[in-house]
Amino acid sequence: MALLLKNAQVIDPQVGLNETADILVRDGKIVEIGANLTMEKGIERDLSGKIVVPGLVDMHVHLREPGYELKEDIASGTRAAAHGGFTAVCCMPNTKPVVDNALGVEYVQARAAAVGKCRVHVAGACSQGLGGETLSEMGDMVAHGAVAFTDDGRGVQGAGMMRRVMDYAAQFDRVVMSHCQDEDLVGEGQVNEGVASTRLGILGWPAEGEEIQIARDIALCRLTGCPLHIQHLTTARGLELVRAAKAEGLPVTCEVTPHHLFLTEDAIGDEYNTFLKVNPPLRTAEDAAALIEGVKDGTVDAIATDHAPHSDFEKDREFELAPFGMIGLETSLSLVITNLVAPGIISWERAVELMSANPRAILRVERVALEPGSVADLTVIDPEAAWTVDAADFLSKAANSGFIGAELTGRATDVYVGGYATMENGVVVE
Ligand SMILES: NC(=O)N[C@@H](CC(=O)O)C(=O)O
Ligand SMILES: [Zn+2]
Ligand SMILES: [Zn+2]
Repeated sequence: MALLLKNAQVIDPQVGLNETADILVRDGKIVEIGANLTMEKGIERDLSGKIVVPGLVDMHVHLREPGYELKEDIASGTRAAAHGGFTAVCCMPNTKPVVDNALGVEYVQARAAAVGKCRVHVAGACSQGLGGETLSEMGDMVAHGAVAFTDDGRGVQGAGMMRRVMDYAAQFDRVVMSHCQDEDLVGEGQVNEGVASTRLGILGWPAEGEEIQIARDIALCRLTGCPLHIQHLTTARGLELVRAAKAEGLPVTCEVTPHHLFLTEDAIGDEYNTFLKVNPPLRTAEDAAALIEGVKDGTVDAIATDHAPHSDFEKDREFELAPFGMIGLETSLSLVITNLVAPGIISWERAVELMSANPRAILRVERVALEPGSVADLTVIDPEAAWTVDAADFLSKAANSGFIGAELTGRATDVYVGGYATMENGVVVE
């Protein structure tokens, strides 16, 4: 099958491309990019006014299947991903049961192949049951396709345990992705310790509870040589630690979420909106400003959503009792365009690095670029589309977004995975 995408602005910093051109796709691969391309027969689309980039990847997503299908499942979560412009996600192992062996990896892959609307890369747990005590079956999971390891939802508490995890993962050239949280220090903390915890009268979750593990894991990266990726980094000092590690030449990368970039602890007004209860918590305006600097200067490698769906009845309770987490797949790209690209804080090229090229490199999955021979995973963006975030439009089963009512500009309109449309004109293809 042939597909000809005409007259789009094609942007890909991996190949130094930013121009108006046509893209010819055949049998799932890009065969040619250039001016005035033609084909004998196939599907032709005029994309004048649109931007085409290598398919977006969200490297931190909770699809909740198996076990928590009430919150989300692989069908609904990958539809939300396609709706948000993503061609691939990496899903976290904190399911029920935890994905800590080959069977779990195979299950998620099989469901994704059967009902998924995007590629699903599976992250396996570091420890059995996320217990932090016994190594998971990491080697077996690698043999069955796990791309990375994390105990996301919890920090690995013991430094010796984390060292063994990293020693082991290094043998397979897999990255260890770290949710940094010292449980003894953080305790029952609910919101950032400081103004928010004082004003709301809620237990604080101090920045140091995150920074201690960032510092520890960087030290263990130095010790083991294992690639380390800091998940959902939220503090200015944490970012400084990553900046220093990179300057030293250590294989350390990090991601930030749209909610930690564009919301602060002040957003939790007097309504105790539980949609804003996330782990790690929303931090200060100074932290958010530092993260944006990191996005600009390259210290931040990826923007990932930590899409963490929860049902309304779970979030509709006292702040202390509500679960941590916010969805993000369907607002991430638009938030980045509206808050970073449109005001000129970052270029489109930088956005492509953060949301497409770098996540693939960190996860060690096949490169996708706007060049002949590359698999045709493509995201088409209307940079002018204006819309208001409305929970009724979400394809996720959950509505726990901190951005409901936000007025955004720029949105994915079409998505192709291996040359096949998963979204066309804003509608996810069934
Ligand atoms: N981020 C969250 O607030 N929640 C995540 C767990 C996690 O990413 O640590 C979840 O699984 O709900
Ligand atoms: Zn986490
Ligand atoms: Zn997470």
